[in-house]
Amino acid sequence: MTKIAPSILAADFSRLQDEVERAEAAGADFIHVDVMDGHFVPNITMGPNVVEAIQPHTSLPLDVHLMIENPDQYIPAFRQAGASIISVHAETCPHLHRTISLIHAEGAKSGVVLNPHTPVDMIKHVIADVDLVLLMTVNPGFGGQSFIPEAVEKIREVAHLAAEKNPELLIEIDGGINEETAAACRDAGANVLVAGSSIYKAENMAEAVKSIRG
Ligand SMILES: O=C(CO)[C@H](O)[C@H](O)COP(=O)(O)O
Ligand SMILES: [Co+2]
Repeated sequence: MTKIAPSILAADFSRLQDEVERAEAAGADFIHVDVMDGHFVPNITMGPNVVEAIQPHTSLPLDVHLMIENPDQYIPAFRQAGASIISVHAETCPHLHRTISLIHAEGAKSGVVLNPHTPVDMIKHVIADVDLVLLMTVNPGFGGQSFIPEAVEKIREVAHLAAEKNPELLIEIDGGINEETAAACRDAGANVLVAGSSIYKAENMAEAVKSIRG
């Protein structure tokens, strides 16, 4: 069954405990945490202290999406704060295999993320070593953007590679996911869908989770 990862980027930051509890009660599988540094992406969001603050209020794995330069410097702090899955952008990691090894050495599951224009070839030689591949379907930096349909072809490419090299791979999609775009992603082989606006702004969160899951 497709897993759903609500992004707290779209939550009310003044009530994060409630917002995390609300997502869990609505049937979410992961809590997605968007970390932005104002360098790799043109926005600044949250650090390990926010992960530490929400962790006691949910039993769901915290799926931490690092949109930061030099992620190796911060991976131990995010793990100590309670991250279960730590994903890094391939575009920020000149020594990607070393960074993946560091995530595993810290005891977390590892993910590697690709921007919409970055070819799948870039991760061909690490796909067997990671737990998750995250494909961006918007340019990272902000919630509430429109889905880039060209990225769907990359989901098929990753699913094809995964069948050959890593059948347990989580294939996660992030950006502009709603009921319609979710269906195209699921059909192409995605098995984890991140959704911020369409879940946190929904009138009925449980219904939104259900319809995105399909
Ligand atoms: O990584 C992200 C942005 O860089 C967010 O996870 C993503 O944009 C989710 O928000 P929405 O569902 O509103 O597009
Ligand atoms: Co994200």
